[in-house]
Amino acid sequence: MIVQRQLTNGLSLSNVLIRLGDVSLIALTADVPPGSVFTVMGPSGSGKSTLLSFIGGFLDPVFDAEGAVSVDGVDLLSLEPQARRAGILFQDPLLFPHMSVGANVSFAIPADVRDRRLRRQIAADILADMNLPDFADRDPATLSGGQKGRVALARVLVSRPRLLLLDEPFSKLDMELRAQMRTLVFERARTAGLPVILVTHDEADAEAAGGPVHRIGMKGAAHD
Ligand SMILES: Nc1ncnc2c1ncn2[C@@H]1O[C@H](COP(=O)(O)OP(=O)(O)OP(=O)(O)O)[C@@H](O)[C@H]1O
Repeated sequence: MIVQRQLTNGLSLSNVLIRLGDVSLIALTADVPPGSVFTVMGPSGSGKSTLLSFIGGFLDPVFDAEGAVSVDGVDLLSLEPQARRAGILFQDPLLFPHMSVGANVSFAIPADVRDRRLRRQIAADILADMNLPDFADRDPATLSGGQKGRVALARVLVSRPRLLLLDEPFSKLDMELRAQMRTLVFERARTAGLPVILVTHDEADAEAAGGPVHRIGMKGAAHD
């Protein structure tokens, strides 16, 4: 088994309020069951990435934030960012340029998997699952945009995340690749039982996600 199914009750966001000065950017209560996608839509600057930073544990102190965030009863906000185990995909795949594709993936495998051969095997298996067999020794710079995106997904999946946070990871891909990548990400999240928060300004992303959509406005007036 490449990626262990996570036994969670999903993600719970309770009375999350994020403000920047007098402006309320996010006001949100939501339950995201395992394997399902909760989409947050809004224009540029409306606070989408800020919400993900808050959940992931790297919110800039310029923001005021309150509320509760838990996965399977674990209070994420009380944990250090690393311990929250939020798998994040950004617009840019952010692969380490000085490492091979295989090393980029195996780097993310938790340290309790000590056997080096097993680590290499896990990386090779997930790359094959991403339709990138025999890519382990490649230099990331030689990959196409879609291939880099799949390496980034492989890296997130082997890290044993509790949840996935997607910050417009499809937006740089052309339409066909975009649809393929969306399907792949949502399908793997479902298989692994991971709750997903997707932020986007693209209606097609929200439609493909299939779950509830929370819309936030330009002026920061959050509403359902
Ligand atoms: N460190 C910061 N200091 C001050 N303001 C900030 C800081 N980071 C973000 N902001 C502001 O907070 C608001 C929300 O930013 P955020 O990046 O969450 O928007 P977004 O909806 O993700 O936008 P985009 O779609 O362009 O990525 C914006 O008005 C932005 O200018």
